[in-house]
Amino acid sequence: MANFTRKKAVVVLQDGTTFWGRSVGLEGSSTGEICFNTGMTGYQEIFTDPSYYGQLMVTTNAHIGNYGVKDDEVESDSIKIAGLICKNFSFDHSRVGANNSLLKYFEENGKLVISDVDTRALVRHIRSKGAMNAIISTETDDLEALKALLNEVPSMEGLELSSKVATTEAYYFGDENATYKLAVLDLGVKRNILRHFANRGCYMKVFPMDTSLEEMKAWAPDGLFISNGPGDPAAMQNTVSIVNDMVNSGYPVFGICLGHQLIAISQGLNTYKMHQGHRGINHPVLNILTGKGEITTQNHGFVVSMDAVEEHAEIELTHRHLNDDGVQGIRLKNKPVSSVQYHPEAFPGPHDSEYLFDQFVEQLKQSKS
Ligand SMILES: NC(=O)CC[C@H](N)C(=O)O
Repeated sequence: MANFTRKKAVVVLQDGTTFWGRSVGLEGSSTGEICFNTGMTGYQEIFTDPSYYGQLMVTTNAHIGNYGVKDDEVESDSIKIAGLICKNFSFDHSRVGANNSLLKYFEENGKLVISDVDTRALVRHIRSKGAMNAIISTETDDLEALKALLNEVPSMEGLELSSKVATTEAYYFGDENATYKLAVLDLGVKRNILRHFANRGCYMKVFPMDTSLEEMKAWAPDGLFISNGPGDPAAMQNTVSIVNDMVNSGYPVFGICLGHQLIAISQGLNTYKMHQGHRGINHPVLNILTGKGEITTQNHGFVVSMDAVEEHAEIELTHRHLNDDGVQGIRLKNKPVSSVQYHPEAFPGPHDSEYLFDQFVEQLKQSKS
């Protein structure tokens, strides 16, 4: 479909900067924190990742939609981003196995897309100015009205968002005759994390985020997992107290991303909002314990502060980011507890870090025997 048949659309940033594009699909306006993902592939997995709830996503890949969507390549049951901003949106797709077009997928999910935006300039702008809120609109070019709406949007800092995406009822995942039982505290879990554990002999019960350790123990698990999720970990004091109980339970505990941040906070460490988050599939991380590098998938806007980690008597730094030296993994010195900031489950992304699932399942094996 040629551009001239599509309506004008606009991105207005909190600092007043505007970028123009074209409407794709549904009409409307949407707000959120603007962020960008540099991955060259895996758009469906990114759009359905619950950790992106409340964020407007700018994709830097040149083409979005060209391979359609496929039912089983989801990280949750729906699109979780607040809206998509891209350069070239493909109205046609070509792929054996695709069940749907990306256009229809966004329409069915009631989410906005705008294309033909100068995403290189937009990304350079938000990269240098830092994370901020934005509004996208395909229905009005009244910038003052859009700015007024934008002013009502709360900052990501201080927002608890897991309750918007986490399950409210416990459910099971995997084969009930599997070797290990793993209790998952759901803060917005990506499905590929559950798939990785299921492939390694784990049967999981995924618990709502307000579940106490006692309730998890009543299911007689062999270990505990704390999931990824959206929002600011510092705004989750109730969850921190559950996580603290989990850390002190004696069970093997593993946490990914938000789960990692909450384990850190439960041990008295701090998190802070990054100038610009890490979102992509080529982030280099050093495993300090082995000296090996790994290329990782990342999606985080908050990070654990390094100073306190280095001074902490009980915590050992296990992974660090090779671009900005940030904390990427920790373990407790005297407890079977470890966590990483990045996404070893990938989807999308490289498989370098899958060994972390093997290591945790080995811990489950040891604690069971
Ligand atoms: N993927 C995640 O779990 C993200 C954690 C947290 N919401 C952050 O942005 O840092």
